[in-house]
Amino acid sequence: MSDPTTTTSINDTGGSDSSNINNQTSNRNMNPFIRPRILLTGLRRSGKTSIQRVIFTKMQPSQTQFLESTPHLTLNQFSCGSFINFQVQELPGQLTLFSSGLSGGSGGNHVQPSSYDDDTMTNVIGGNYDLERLLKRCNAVVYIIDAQDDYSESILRLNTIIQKGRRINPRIRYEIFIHKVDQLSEEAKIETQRDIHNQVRDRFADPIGGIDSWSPTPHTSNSSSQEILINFHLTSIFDHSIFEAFSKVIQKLIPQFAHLERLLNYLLSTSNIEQAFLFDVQTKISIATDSSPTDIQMYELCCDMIDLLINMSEIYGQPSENNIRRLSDDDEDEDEYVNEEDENNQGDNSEQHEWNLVAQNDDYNENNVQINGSRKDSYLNSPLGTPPVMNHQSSTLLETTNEPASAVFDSMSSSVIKLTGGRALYLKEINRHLALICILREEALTKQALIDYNVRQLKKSIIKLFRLNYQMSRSHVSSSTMLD
Ligand SMILES: Nc1nc2c(ncn2[C@@H]2O[C@H](COP(=O)(O)OP(=O)(O)OP(=O)(O)O)[C@@H](O)[C@H]2O)c(=O)[nH]1
Repeated sequence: MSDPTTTTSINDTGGSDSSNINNQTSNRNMNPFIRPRILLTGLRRSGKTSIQRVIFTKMQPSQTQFLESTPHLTLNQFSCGSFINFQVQELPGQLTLFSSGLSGGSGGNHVQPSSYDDDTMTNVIGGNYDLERLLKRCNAVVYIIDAQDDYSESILRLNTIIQKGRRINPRIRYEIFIHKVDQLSEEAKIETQRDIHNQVRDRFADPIGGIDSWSPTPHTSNSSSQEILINFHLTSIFDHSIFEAFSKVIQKLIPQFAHLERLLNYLLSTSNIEQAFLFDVQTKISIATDSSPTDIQMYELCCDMIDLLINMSEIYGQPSENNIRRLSDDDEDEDEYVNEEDENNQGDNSEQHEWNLVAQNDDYNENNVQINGSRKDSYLNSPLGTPPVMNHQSSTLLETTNEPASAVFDSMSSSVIKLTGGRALYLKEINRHLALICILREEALTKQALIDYNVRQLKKSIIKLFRLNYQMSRSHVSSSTMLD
């Protein structure tokens, strides 16, 4: 079990709705119906592909040593909890930053790499990918630094990206994963994090570089002193730290998060619960938590509980036919919920079709990432609106996790585990992708009927929230189509 300090946020400047930014950027970032986009980058062999594989395709961490290097920009589309959609663009480390003037759009074959520090020289990346365009279109940059390697070059590259990004798209969040810390001692972890933090901060506090002051204070954005939203996380694929760090990244990007957090807070206050997580069962990404600080050890226990439930259900449970919910006949609340959910799931599928279509046109045209016609058709004809895995010959890997978590994860899925030390874990299915896990004192279970009732109400509210969001996104998409 990893130490609670493995994921640490430093200088989380916390969101700045008052940022003085141009309208185009503002609209892009404020629009809740655009699929959030993450640019995942870092030097070669830093662990970018491994992270995606471990989180989204359940690859065993030990298997990642056989992964081949990623030579091209790749685009991966993911869904968490079927409602939360986002894209990850992996920008390979070996794509050196080249001068846009020198490259002449020739793919960067006959040009010299520019200095990372020269801001005017870094628009085009070898392979013809436009860094400016990528930054303009993304909501967060996840930058992977290999903590076991000499990271000075990596920090130079990171600083270049931040420098570029702060001009082009000031609302980007930079999530720095200080990665592969599994081999480091606790002291080395802290020291490495401090060192990297200082090197990034020093770069942006340096007035000679012509950079605005680093602003460590939250909510102090203005046009002259612009804050940069940077978080640092200590991560490894060999423990839960990578899941927790990625959860934090996703939570900041999903528009429903604030509402979900409020709902969970309300559940806590009414049911004598200490902490609550909403997990995407398949990826073990926590898409929402209550507002109390996360206890990483409890987070890990919750992940283990999901695995245990799925494994046990697969051995002893009965797969539900076509994912149709089985209900207790005498539970009207449940019936009502299922009717709502069925409608909602239908809506969700069509949502997938529509949004993926929009995303495909958008990305493949603009970022040199292509997909051939027949694959595109089968993609759209897939019963879930998304394909399991696609490997495109030339440059694209397209994946999704919009499969049901498990054939045995259904409305009957629930579990209570009593821990040593007087605490207990309570799990309840919310929909075929999402599970609510609560941490509570064992005494609170004496009123389990009350908790069950409150959780059912929460479940309904979450379904309603997503349904509302879906309806609004549909009307938004159709009005945009009419405008086009
Ligand atoms: N010890 C340790 N090794 C890791 C971790 N994550 C990834 N690795 C290893 O790092 C190596 C490189 O991982 P990749 O995922 O291929 O790295 P990448 O950044 O995608 O590499 P490129 O595609 O070449 O840019 C592999 O051998 C992984 O097993 C980690 O958390 N800890």
